[in-house]
Amino acid sequence: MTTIFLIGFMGAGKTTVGKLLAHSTQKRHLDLDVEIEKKVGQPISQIFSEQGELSFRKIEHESLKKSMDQNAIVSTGGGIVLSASNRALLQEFSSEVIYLKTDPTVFIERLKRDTKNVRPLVTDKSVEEISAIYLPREVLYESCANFTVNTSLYSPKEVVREILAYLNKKEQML
Ligand SMILES: Nc1ncnc2c1ncn2[C@@H]1O[C@H](COP(=O)(O)OP(=O)(O)O)[C@@H](O)[C@H]1O
Ligand SMILES: O=C(O)C1=C[C@@H](OP(=O)(O)O)[C@@H](O)[C@H](O)C1
Ligand SMILES: [Mg+2]
Repeated sequence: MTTIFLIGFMGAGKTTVGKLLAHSTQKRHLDLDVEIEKKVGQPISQIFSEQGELSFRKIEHESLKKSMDQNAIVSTGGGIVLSASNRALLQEFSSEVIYLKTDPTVFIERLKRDTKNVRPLVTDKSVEEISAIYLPREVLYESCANFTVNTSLYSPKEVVREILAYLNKKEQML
């Protein structure tokens, strides 16, 4: 039973790739943002504006804990690595942590176009401000990951293909 976690910055494609990967592996797909919205009964943007980021992070931590033993494909939110206890959960549990690495110019462009999903941390922010959120996170994504795919030049399907190749190779080595 392996739970596969997708980590990476906003716009890396964790939600999109998670759905496709779940389909290919016939595993259940869990998106922590969706789980949080269901639990609270409010969209992420409203949780941030009414309860604040700290409250969101606490619910996010509980949702991560709940997802650990689900044998699922888990799309995390980009801020999951900020908490040391979340990083410990990701690293200690026998799971795969896959980092969808994306160049800032690419995720900034994707975020600009993705008007359907309101991400409170990037709304109305300049390129410099978004980069300042990303930079300290980069090392945290890298420290948690078992495998990294640079998604900048790949379509979501190609990212899934890379992940499946990695998982198959690993299985053959066991
Ligand atoms: N590999 C990709 N190439 C081009 N666009 C992508 C890719 N992955 C995701 N996108 C697009 O970028 C936006 C953000 O994707 P999403 O899956 O929500 O990212 P995340 O969950 O990491 O924030 C969406 O509009 C999605 O269609
Ligand atoms: O990076 C972050 O701090 C966040 C990322 C979002 O998820 P995505 O990475 O799926 O956009 C969502 O959890 C929230 O807006 C905060
Ligand atoms: Mg997402």
